Formats: sequence, C-alpha cells, structure tokens
Amino acid sequence: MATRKPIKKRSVPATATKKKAPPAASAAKRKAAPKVAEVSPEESPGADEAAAEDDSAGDEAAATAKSTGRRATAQSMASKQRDISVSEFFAKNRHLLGFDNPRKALLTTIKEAVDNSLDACEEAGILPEIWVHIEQTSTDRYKIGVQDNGPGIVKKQIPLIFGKLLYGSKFHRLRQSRGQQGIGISAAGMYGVQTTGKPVKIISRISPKKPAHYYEIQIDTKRNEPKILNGAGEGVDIAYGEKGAKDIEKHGIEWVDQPHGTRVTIELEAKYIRGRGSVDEYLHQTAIANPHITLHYTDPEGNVREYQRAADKLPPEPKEILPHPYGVELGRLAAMLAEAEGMSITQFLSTKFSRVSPAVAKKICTTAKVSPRAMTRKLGRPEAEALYHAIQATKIAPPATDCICPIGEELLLKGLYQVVPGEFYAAATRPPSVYRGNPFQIEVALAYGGAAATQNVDKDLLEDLIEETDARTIRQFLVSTFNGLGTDAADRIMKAASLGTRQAPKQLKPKERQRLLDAMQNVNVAEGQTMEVMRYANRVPLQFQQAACAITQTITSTNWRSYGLSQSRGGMPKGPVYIMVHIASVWVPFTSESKEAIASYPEIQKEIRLGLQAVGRKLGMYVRKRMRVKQQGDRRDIFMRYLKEVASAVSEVNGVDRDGLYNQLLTVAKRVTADADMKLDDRGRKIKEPSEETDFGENVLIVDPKTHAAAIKRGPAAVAVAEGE
Ligand SMILES: Nc1ncnc2c1ncn2[C@@H]1O[C@H](COP(=O)(O)OP(=O)(O)OP(=O)(O)O)[C@@H](O)[C@H]1O
Repeated sequence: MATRKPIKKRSVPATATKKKAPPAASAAKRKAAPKVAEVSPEESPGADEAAAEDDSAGDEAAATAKSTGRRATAQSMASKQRDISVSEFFAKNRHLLGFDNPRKALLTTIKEAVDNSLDACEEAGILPEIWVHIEQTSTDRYKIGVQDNGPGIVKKQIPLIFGKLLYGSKFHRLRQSRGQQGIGISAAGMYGVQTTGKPVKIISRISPKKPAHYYEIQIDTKRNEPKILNGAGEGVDIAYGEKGAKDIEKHGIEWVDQPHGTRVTIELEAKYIRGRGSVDEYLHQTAIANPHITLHYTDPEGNVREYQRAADKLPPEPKEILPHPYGVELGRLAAMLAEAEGMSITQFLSTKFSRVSPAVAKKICTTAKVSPRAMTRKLGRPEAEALYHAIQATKIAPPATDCICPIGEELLLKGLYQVVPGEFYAAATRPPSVYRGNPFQIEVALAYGGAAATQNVDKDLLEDLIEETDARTIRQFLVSTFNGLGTDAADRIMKAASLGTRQAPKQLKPKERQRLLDAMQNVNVAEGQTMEVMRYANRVPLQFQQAACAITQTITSTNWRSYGLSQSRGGMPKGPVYIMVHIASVWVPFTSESKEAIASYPEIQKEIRLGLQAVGRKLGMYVRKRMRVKQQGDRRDIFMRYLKEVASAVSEVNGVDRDGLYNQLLTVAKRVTADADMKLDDRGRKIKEPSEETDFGENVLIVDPKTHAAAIKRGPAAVAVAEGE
C-alpha cells in the first residue's frame, strides 16, 4: 500500500496542479465523482494531495476532453487514482473469502473460528475441546458461537485479531497450520457487521488466576482498523462467579467456564442447510481427520452432537523451518539481502535459509564470484542475480521434513473405517516432497464396497428404524440412515417401491412398508455409483471448488480401469469407492483466499498420483480376487445343477454305482472351482492355502461389511448428517 503514494504523485503532472480551472467545470467534476470527494486524508496517505489536485486536474481534464473529443485524460484519470484499503477490497470481493452466499457464509464463519481454535490449542500443546453453537435469531440471521479451551489471547491483541484484516501470527513463518493468511476470522466478523450491524463479541481468558476480557468490536473498513465499542474503547473485564455469569448473559453470549480459552460470537446473515458443503459435513469430516479433538455441536434446531476424541495424544508438534534456498525467487532474495543489516554474505546465507552450512554458503559465493565476506547491503542487483543463479547451480540438501505432520496410515484407516462402510480399506502416506522450496506430504486412503446396508435389513429392523427416525421424507430417511447411500440410490429404491418423494416414513401404510423393504433388498445401489472424494489440507476438509482442485484433477486423470473400476475418459471412476486425500504442508498453495482448492503444481500432482496408485494397486488386487471368487462360484453352481443327472445317466449306461460316481464328480467340481471358497483374512491374505497367498502389504483392512457398525446410523441425530433436501 505504502508504495502507491509516490506512484500517484508522479502520475500527476506538474501542470495539473498549477492551472486554475473555471468554477463551472469544477462543480461538474464534483458532481460526477462524489466518491473522490468523500475520501478522508487518514484513509489514504496520498488522498490530501489528490484532493488538492482534484479540482484543477478535473477541470483541465474536462477542458482537454472537450478540445480533443476524448472521454478521459491522463490527468482526469490521475485524480481518481488512490489507495484501496484491504478491508474495503475484501468487503467488495467477499466471494474471494468464501462469503458468496448466505449458506457458505455460515460455513466459512464457523470454519475460520474452529480452525483457529484447533491451531491455537495444538500450538499451546492442549488437547482441543471445542464448543460450536448455531442459533437462529430471525428468518435469515444466525448467531454463531465458537469456544475453545486454548491458551486464550492477551488483551491488547484481541481487537487487532478480530478487527483488522491481514493480521496474524502464521503468515510469516513456515510451519504447518490450518490458518496461514491472517484474514479468516476478521473477515467473518466484517461480514457479520456488514449484514446485521451487530459487533463481533469476544471473551478470552489466559489464566484461571486472571479475569476474562470481553470486547465488542467492529472493523472500520476504510482504515482496516478495529473499533472497540464497549468499556469506553477499552473492553471490560468479566468478574468471577455469579456476577460474571450475569454479565455474560446480559451481553447475549455464552461461556462454558474454562481456566483458559476464547469464545467468539458473530451474528450474520446466513442460511442453514444440511447435506453437501454444510457445517454438519465440515464438522463431521474434521472429526475424522482430527481424532484427538472433542467437539460439542448444537445445531439451530437444538440437536446436540458430541464427537469424543478417539486419540488421547496430540499430533507431534510441527517444527518451524527457514525457507529453502531453491524456493526463493530473485525478487525475494534481493529484498532479503536489503533487509539483512550488518551481515556478511556467508552469515546471511547460513542463518536465513535452511540447509545452508557455512561451507555450502562459501561454495555459492565462489560460483557467484562474490566475496564471502562482502556485506549484504553493499551488494547490487547484478550480485543478487549472480547469487540467485549460483544457488540453483549448487547442490543443497532437500528441506527438513519434521515441519510437517501427516495423519499417518494407521489413523487414516481407523478414521475412514469408523465413518465409511466398506469391505476393503487401504492407506498410503507418501514420503515428504518439495514444491517451490516448501515441504509437503501427500496421504491417500480408500474404502471400497460392502454390500449395501439396505440389503441386510429385515422387516423388524425396518420398523425400528422408521420408529426412531425424525426424517420428514423417505429419501431423507434412507440417506440419513444408511451410510454411503446417495440420493441417486435412494431415488431408485423409492421408484422401485412406487413411493412418492414427499411421503413421510412414519405415515407409510403396511403395504407401502413391505414395498419399501422389497425394494431395499433388491435394488443394486452400487450400480452407477461414482467415487466419493474427501479432500483435506492440513487436516481441514475442503468442500467447494472440487473441479478446480489438483486432487480432483489428478483422480480423474489417473487410469482406474487398471484397478478394476470402470471409468469414462477423464471422468470420475465408477464404483462403491470413497477416497480421502490429504496434503500436509508448511504452506498450502490454495487457488484463492477462500482456501477451497489446491493449485496444480506439477510436484504436488505427481505425489498425489503416486499415492493414488499405491492404494489403487491394492484395490485392483482385491477386486480381481473378488471377481475370481464370484466367477468360480457361478461355475460351481452350474456343475452342481447337472452332476446328479450326469451320475444317473452314466450309471444307466455302464452300471457303475450312481452315488459313488456322484461323490467323485462332486470332489472334482469342488477342486476345479476351489477359488470360490477363498476366504481372506483382515490383511487381505487368503486363508487356508498359504502357497497361493497374495500380499497386499501394510495398511490394508478387510472386513465383513455385514457387521460394519458404520453401515446403519440410528436415531434422530442421524438425520442431521444426511443429504439435504
Ligand atoms: N481462538 C484463538 N486462540 C488464540 N489465538 C487466536 C485464536 N483465533 C485467532 N488467533 C490468532 O489470531 C490470528 C489471526 O487469525 P485469522 O483467522 O484472522 O488468520 P489466520 O488463522 O492466521 O490465517 P487464515 O486467514 O488463513 O485463517 C491467528 O494467526 C492467531 O495468532
């Protein structure tokens, strides 16, 4: 921003400020551009000069335009050129931050607050416990409250964190975290203020020995600065005990009493809809990828869902690293050299970059023909360029990788198994790799098949499930009760049962219930099913812009036919498959500030492909094996159908003992179709015949889908995670 001032000054020619304009033209200019006249000097450092020049430049512009017949002149354009506040920019372009519609606004707000809470807890070494409460305050308004048991925020930082865009602790460091830009929560607060006029309310406590602080904040978009509305601009302390509790209630907020932590409350224009891209889906997927968190979620209808932690250990702490020299571009290198005061080149290279020892630094200097003892600030542009090329030409060890923490194959398998029904699971964590000097790591997990849970339901169970559900329609009942059953499959079941889409499950007559049961047992729901993809970046689920994401693009460009799935060219593979892809990195390259899709860096795509291939190969082995079992089973059925007749006919012709011959033929038939009896253990190995063993390798799980606990979700809460209407 600061760099704009001299540019603007230079762009206004001296003549423009000297000429006196006729009064009539000046008035016309003011009328035509009221916005320019509104700018305050504080808002734009160059605005005062611009305002002074405004009249004369505008007048001259009008005169020149008249004489030349042009619409605008350089001078008239110069009078309109000024600084843009970052908040004003994002207020106008809120879609860039994920606030393009009321439904997404609700999700983005919760996501920013929850991600911050998780980051803060993990950084402080605290097992996270998070409370999320969504409350509807009018037809199109919701109040969201997100609290954590994190370290809290010191008093003076609270206004800056929640009332200033581009302010944060994560942007300038290279360390794996969910947030990285310093925009998220303040943008959510700004959206709330803009759509409802209500301030952001924050309570934070940093120690049980100190009172909590309470602030009501509004962002001043013109200046990108916080405006504190309570306590005469200072915020207030919340007293202990009864009095504090009453104060909290008076302010229309909540606080689950904790020795330390932060709660943010934002009221905003929003829409709550379940299903794909919903808050429910985000929280559910967050729980899968973060087994160490406990989450209490109260939705707008008052349903409370608890996700208890499955792991009592925090993920290892990611280390902060220095930039790797290979990833630093020329401009950045020149800026770093200029900033480094009182340092020799060798000192500079070995302290500001990772993997550069003094010996490597010397080598770089020799290649660049620069003295290793030269002081950084004495270097000109040609030396900086020579150093840049020398860095690229010098062999430097790849960046350290303890700065990234993958989820790990075992937890990936566990997480996927808990929520996705299937019979075959495989996971692969790739070794760390690097793009533009930034370390990253790719993980892929896959769940396949399992007879549809709908086919294992009998009459009594169906009655119980209908009794328990609070779904309003049959479609909602099917989708919410049977995990992995999409709306397409639900529609096919309803069609086969000749039931209407709006019928309520509890109102079905006995005959209709029977038709529903028959259809559930007979419709092949796996047919036409498309692979479901769950994308994650630093353990945060990505729910939008699927097509623009490097993960989706790599999945569709991988050949899944060789792994036993059908796939049209460049399309999503077909089959009952769930795939989860996670990128962990010190800097995730998102395609936009709303952090919804990963940019297609070739290094990242290559790693994703290798991860997909690793689980794909195991899937291929399993699918082929399963097909062989089925083929041999069909073959044996045919033999069995005719063996008795063959034995009788032969006995009639040559008089051999019919039963003896039948038993002999039976033994032969069983032997030649032995694969039909093949049973696999939970690692995918064939049981009984060790000689023909197939090795699926590590991190594969094979289960009996009929006994899968995740297949059927019971009770009213199940509807809450269902596909939306
Ligand atoms: N609940 C919290 N507890 C402690 N510190 C927090 C909390 N929420 C936010 N912060 C601090 O406020 C900073 C700004 O948060 P903000 O959401 O605006 O950006 P970010 O998380 O750094 O990046 P991004 O824009 O990518 O989300 C964070 O970097 C963190 O230091």
